[in-house]
Amino acid sequence: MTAPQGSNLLLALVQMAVKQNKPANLSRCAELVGIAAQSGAKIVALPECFNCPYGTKYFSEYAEAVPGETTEFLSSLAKKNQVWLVGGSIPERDGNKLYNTSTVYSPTGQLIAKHRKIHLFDINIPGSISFKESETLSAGAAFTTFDVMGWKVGLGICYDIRFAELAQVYAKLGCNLLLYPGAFNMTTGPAHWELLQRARAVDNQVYVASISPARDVNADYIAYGHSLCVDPWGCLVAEADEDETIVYAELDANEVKSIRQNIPISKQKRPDLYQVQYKK
Ligand SMILES: O=C(O)CCC(=O)C(=O)O
Repeated sequence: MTAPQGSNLLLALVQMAVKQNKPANLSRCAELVGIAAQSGAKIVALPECFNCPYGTKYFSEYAEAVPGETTEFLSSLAKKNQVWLVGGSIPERDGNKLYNTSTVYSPTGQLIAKHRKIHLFDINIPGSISFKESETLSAGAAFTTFDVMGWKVGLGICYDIRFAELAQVYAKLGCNLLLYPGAFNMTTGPAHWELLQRARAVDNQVYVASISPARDVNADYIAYGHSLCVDPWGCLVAEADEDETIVYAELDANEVKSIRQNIPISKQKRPDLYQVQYKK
């Protein structure tokens, strides 16, 4: 897809096709990030598990330390292309624990944020899908925000989006953009993927974007695709279909400001009756 010009902040969502081959994933990633940067994107975001097929049986085999091979690769890719790079996620090994971890780089290649998925994806929908990340992964325990060209970004990974409180904490911390690398599936994707993003966007008056791998119908876990970006009014600004592609979203800081002014819900909350608290 061609990038729109004249953006306030141009965000690229790289919906790459992830294979069972780490070197091939890294080299495809380098090509796609190069295309996004050439198209004018200032911030480029990759999918959940971009170097590894999504599935508990793959996490240990593909896991790496941070810093490690993949994160060094991401750092040099950010620098080479002069972009802010949100490195989707990778399985991270730390001692005898594994995490689902996202790292973020500045255009100088500096690591500026690291998020370990806080809410592990353990679900069982009889006859449809059962998944238990906690069989192999441990949960993170920290919020993750970073600054990009006047924007404050809150980071979550996939299932993290189902927890309204996390987005509310990020809004309280001053975020105006939330990013969720994610890989919903063919059951929960059509039902909830867009709905959750629009809900988080309208409730918190922020931009929300999610980045999925492309759909591979032969994979053990079939990702829904449909990477998308929603504005604070709840409208779709960009949406991919299921194939490998890059979609672009122009983020307008004035849009956030005016919606917050026009419907000032953050000032109209009733802390005398309820409050979202964060503990760390
Ligand atoms: O919440 C969902 O339906 C999907 C979550 C997921 O796939 C994940 O957390 O990786």
